[in-house]
Amino acid sequence: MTNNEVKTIFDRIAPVYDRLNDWLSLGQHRIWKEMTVKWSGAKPGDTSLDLCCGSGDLSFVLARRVGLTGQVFGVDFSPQLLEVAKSRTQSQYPRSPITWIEADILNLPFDDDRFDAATMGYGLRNVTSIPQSLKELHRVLKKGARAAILDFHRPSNPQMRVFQQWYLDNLVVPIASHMGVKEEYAYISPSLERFPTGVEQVEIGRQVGFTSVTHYPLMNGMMGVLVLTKF
Ligand SMILES: C/C(=C\Cc1cc(O)c2ccccc2c1O)CCC[C@H](C)CCC[C@H](C)CCCC(C)C
Ligand SMILES: C[S@@+](CC[C@H](N)C(=O)[O-])C[C@H]1O[C@@H](n2cnc3c(N)ncnc32)[C@H](O)[C@@H]1O
Repeated sequence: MTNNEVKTIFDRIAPVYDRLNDWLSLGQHRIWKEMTVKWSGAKPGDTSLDLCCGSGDLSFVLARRVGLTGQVFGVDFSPQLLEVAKSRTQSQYPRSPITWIEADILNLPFDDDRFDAATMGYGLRNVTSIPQSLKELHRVLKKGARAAILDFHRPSNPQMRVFQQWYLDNLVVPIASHMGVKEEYAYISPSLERFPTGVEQVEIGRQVGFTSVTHYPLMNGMMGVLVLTKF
């Protein structure tokens, strides 16, 4: 997949993205996102970063955490999903401290050592270079700062694996098909097949310079959060 093909997928699904995530995860993705922000260590007054922010779910949770004395930068390369995020900001009160930036996370438009905390939700599996995305993340974090990265994961338990594949093939793709975005949702399964396991993600994190790296399985290993600290 090229960057442009990935961007096209997310631009196309933008109008139905939030609704489908709520339906297909039975609302559970909101809990996984809350946990991710907690694990990022973001606190009041922090300058925080949400990579591959899409329609902004994690950015809004970060904004609540850092409060009005903090700042959130949501970065994504899909103009259509960023439009959804911006439209959601308008309904926030008090005003969210969020700046939306259209950019490629493989080449972040920020100086070194800028952020106190960072998140990424369902972005790592979609980037064209995982090492480059983590290198950029490492570069822009301050020393001592933490990042938490949420994504799908292939469970090691064979029964959970069969259940996950069944769920994707028999619920996710048919419901997405009903909404006119079958091909886009059919892409989740092969992208997950190629995605490094938690153990492999930890190794890549170490290779790019993070000293403390742990992968936490969620939902019996069907999802996972990679937590990385820069020292
Ligand atoms: C918020 C979620 C996924 C975001 C997401 C990520 C992608 O890479 C995509 C690629 C292409 C199209 C869409 C997406 C996309 O939406 C996670 C929740 C949504 C999932 C589709 C639900 C998957 C659920 C688990 C496999 C099983 C959970 C079972 C439980 C009983 C709820
Ligand atoms: C599945 S969505 C996740 C959106 C949001 N974080 C969430 O959890 O709902 C993946 C996002 O990654 C973005 N993305 C993928 N590769 C990117 C890149 N190289 N630079 C910026 N955004 C990218 C896509 O545009 C899309 O919005």
